[in-house]
Amino acid sequence: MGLLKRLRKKQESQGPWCAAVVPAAGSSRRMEGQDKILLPLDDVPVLVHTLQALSASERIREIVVVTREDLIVPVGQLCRDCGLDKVTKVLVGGATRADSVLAGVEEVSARAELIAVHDGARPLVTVEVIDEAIRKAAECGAAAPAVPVKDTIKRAVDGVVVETPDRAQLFAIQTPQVFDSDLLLGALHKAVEDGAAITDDCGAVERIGMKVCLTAGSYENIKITTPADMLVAEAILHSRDT
Ligand SMILES: Nc1ccn([C@@H]2O[C@H](COP(=O)(O)OP(=O)(O)OP(=O)(O)O)[C@@H](O)[C@H]2O)c(=O)n1
Ligand SMILES: C[C@](O)(CO)[C@H](O)COP(=O)(O)O
Repeated sequence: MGLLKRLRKKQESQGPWCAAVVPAAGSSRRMEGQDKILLPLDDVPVLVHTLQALSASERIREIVVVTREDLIVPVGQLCRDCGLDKVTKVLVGGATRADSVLAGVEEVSARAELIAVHDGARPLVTVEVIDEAIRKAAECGAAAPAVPVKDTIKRAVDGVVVETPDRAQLFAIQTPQVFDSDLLLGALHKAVEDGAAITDDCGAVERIGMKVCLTAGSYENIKITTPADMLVAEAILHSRDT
């Protein structure tokens, strides 16, 4: 079999063309003055761990990073220095997470069948979690990893509990959140135009009536949000080394 045929067969075996969009343009307000995206985790910046994990998935053909204006140059240099060849663009983000994600989706939507949106602040995701979400999204159009919540969750108003939802029906949703490319582009445009207060990308497609399928997440796929998360992340990394 000729080289071209082998390459095409390999590409077909990897399934639909999936691009990753990595929102990394936040302000790290909950990090007590540290910028979490470039914080060293075992001497490697958080964002580099994230991009290495995404690059390890054969299903992800391309990665677009969306970051703050002041980080465009250093992030681009980091990608080159670390050999992150799947990163094709580093774009400027927006005021909200949805704005930032939309900037990345607009960049790749014309050439990607599926788009995996993964937080730059989730450096410990594994290829297994990534590939299962992509596989499921190829099947149902929208999928995201989740884990059952461990604590009992209360809904409260003005400091008074008003509801205790059934814990069996509660899941902490993670990323990568993976979608049909056209679906996500349209849903995000509408959410941003409507000024919808969505905190994840599933929220954008849910609000237009799309069902989102859950896949297996991992309690190790944490989001770096507060300083304590860095301690947990270091411990998880060291446990993997051993
Ligand atoms: N306008 C924004 C806000 C957030 N993000 C990204 O979305 C991911 C999840 O957001 P979060 O953890 O809330 O990051 P921050 O917004 O930086 O955190 P904080 O809310 O504490 O400021 C992060 O990788 C963050 O960089 C983004 O790209 N653009
Ligand atoms: C997308 C997300 O990671 C799913 O849990 C989460 O909603 C991001 O929230 P943030 O406030 O933007 O960190």
